[in-house]
Amino acid sequence: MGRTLAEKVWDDHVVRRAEGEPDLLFIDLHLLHEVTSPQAFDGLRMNGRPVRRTDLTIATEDHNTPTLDIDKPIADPVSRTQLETLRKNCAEFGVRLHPLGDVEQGVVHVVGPQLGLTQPGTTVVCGDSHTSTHGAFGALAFGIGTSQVEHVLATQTLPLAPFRTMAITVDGELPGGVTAKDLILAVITKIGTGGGQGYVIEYRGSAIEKLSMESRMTICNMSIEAGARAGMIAPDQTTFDYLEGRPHAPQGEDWDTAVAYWKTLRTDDDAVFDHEVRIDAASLAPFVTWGTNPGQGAPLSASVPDPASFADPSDRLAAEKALEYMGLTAGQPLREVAVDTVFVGSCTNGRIEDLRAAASVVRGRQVADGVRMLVVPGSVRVALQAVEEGLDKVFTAAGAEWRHAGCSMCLGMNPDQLAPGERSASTSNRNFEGRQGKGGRTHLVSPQVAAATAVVGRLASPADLTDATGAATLQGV
Ligand SMILES: CC(C)[C@H](C(=O)O)[C@@H](O)C(=O)O
Ligand code: SF4
Repeated sequence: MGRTLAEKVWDDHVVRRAEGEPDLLFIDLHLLHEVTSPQAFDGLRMNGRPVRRTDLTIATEDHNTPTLDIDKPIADPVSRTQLETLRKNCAEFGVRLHPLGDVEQGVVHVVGPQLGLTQPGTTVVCGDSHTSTHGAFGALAFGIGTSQVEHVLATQTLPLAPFRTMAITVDGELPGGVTAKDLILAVITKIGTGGGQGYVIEYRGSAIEKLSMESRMTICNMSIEAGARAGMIAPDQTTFDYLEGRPHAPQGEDWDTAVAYWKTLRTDDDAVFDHEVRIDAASLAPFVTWGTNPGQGAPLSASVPDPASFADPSDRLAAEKALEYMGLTAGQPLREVAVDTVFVGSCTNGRIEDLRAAASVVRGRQVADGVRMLVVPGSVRVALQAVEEGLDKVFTAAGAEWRHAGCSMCLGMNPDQLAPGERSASTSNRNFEGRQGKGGRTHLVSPQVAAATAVVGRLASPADLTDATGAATLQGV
């Protein structure tokens, strides 16, 4: 019987298989950041073990880093300790680190791909749930816990429980103004935050094939929000074009050999998935979340749902609680929800394509009075590219704040936070209670919707904006 893409990558990495035991897999790339690595290094130290493959291990600073005044000492003692600990550990164990201030610094899931470290057919792990991002290249990429981080540091292998396979096939054309973020939010609303549990999801179909690498990363990034172990997209010419010439991509003859192998990384025609979901791209629209998990979403044109409309009692209860926390009432049109803050950034939507999209919406316009808009590139390289294109100027001219790269307001581990009761439209991936600061209320949106929301002051899409003549713009629905 044929094999799926995920099964092929898995099989190519098994270093030990024994009856009744999980397979032991070789890990090609281990990414580290300051939050989940300290105890793992402590474990190595206690056992007198080195890092087995420093050449396959790389660290960056992202979660605790400030996005302003990065040349000043870090004020928050917890963040300072986290960063100092990572620096000390990397120096002691010989691990390559891109610290704050380095040109390769940034959110770990932005840095790996842009360096060409993330490649098709590889196994990638990181002590971070959004490692699923790297699956966009046809890599099998998992988030792991700190004890597993220690295991990989020590052995470059990992015992892994078997997974089930799911295909999410998206065919057809995405309507104008509908992005990868809208697509994945719609998928999660459809299958639920537990819908992917135990599965490696492969996204396929004509609508997926047309997406850029940045958009594919947005989709795979949020697989974890559907509970999946990983998300993958088969590598194709778009993937190869993105990778060619990047610092760690194979070169010369090695490139040709690699591409020949990568081309075999497609699910066989006769392979069978354990579960299949089909979506018509043409049926999708700009999507926003109204609740406190990424599965509580709806089209922007809809209203806040009535909890009584949920058939499942636990969904009903979750909706009731979410509306209370979010300060929303059933039946309220989503377009009438006013925000205080707009955040464009994160490993979901902090790449150059995302910044271009947001800039194209705010160009020549002004952020609404009383709204704060933060634009935070996912990495220093993204920032440099954006500056080269003049995007930073577009944002600042519109009244937005242009910040230094990092996780920033994606989560409250650094100074960029919402105040209690404040509401944001955010291009990040989690809208959990307190995620962006204690009492903060988060609506997950695409970069285009974020930018239009900043201009209008209420949840909006570019189509809600008018140009100087009062005509609706052509930027999409
Ligand atoms: C801090 C880290 C462990 C966490 C994760 O695993 O994803 C963070 O990146 C997040 O997005 O919530
Ligand atoms: S940007 Fe957000 S989701 Fe991504 S690694 Fe940082 S905190 Fe996690």
